[in-house]
Amino acid sequence: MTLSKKMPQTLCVTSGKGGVGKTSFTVNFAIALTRSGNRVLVVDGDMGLANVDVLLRLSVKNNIRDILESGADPRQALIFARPNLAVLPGSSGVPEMVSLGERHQDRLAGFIRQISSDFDYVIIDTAAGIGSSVLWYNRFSDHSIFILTPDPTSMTDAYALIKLLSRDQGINGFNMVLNFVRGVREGNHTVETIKRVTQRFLNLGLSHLGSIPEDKAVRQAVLDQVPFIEQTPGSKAARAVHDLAGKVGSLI
Ligand SMILES: Nc1ncnc2c1ncn2[C@@H]1O[C@H](COP(=O)(O)OP(=O)(O)OP(=O)(O)O)[C@@H](O)[C@H]1O
Repeated sequence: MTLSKKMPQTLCVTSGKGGVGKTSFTVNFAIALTRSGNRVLVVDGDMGLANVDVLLRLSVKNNIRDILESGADPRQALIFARPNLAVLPGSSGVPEMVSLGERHQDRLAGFIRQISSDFDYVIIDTAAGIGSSVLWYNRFSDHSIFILTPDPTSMTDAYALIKLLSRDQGINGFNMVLNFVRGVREGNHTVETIKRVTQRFLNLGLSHLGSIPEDKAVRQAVLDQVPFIEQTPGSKAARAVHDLAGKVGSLI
């Protein structure tokens, strides 16, 4: 009897608007997934202004750009940051990496496939905006997770990206995580608003995976370069991220 190897699931964490908490979510969600025995690879897809290494206080020798340009084995760039957690670091201050050309897209797809077979989940933290690398990462992934906040500009930018992804990239399943929520009512109102608009104008149903409260433990953890799920495991934000990791099986 041959046991078939489980294929890794690729999750793309994205937003439209910047500064909404994508990187904080990605790093802490990844650690939460490792706690239930999963092997997780985080790809820092913000190739213009990478931050995953900063939040985990990693020292980077090779990044995505180096391996794309040299064609070296992508495993050379992996950093084993925690038990069962590897990071493929992004590049910083390289504007041309924000708009990946087709040649680089193909090569990157090959690299990620090559290394992802060692993992259960690959989580890609994208840049903000609607650059070609953001669109490509979403198309490449099995699931898109949108981080949004109750701020109307965050909803507008998320809507603009969802519209592009559904119209031009053929994606029609989107999972939402609300961040910086100050109360259940505020969270629900934001979710209902974006659900109503996407249903009406794009005929798309969105799934609300859950919400993360605004929590000063998150900001302090960033300052200390320690993930909040480790620094303050009992904080509201840490508990919310644990709950979200428990719902990974329900992503659309
Ligand atoms: N739930 C939260 N409560 C309080 N502060 C938060 C929360 N989530 C994120 N932050 C803070 O918001 C700031 C931006 O977070 P982060 O860098 O993760 O956002 P981002 O979406 O990845 O940004 P960019 O678009 O620049 O890549 C950080 O200082 C972080 O500490």
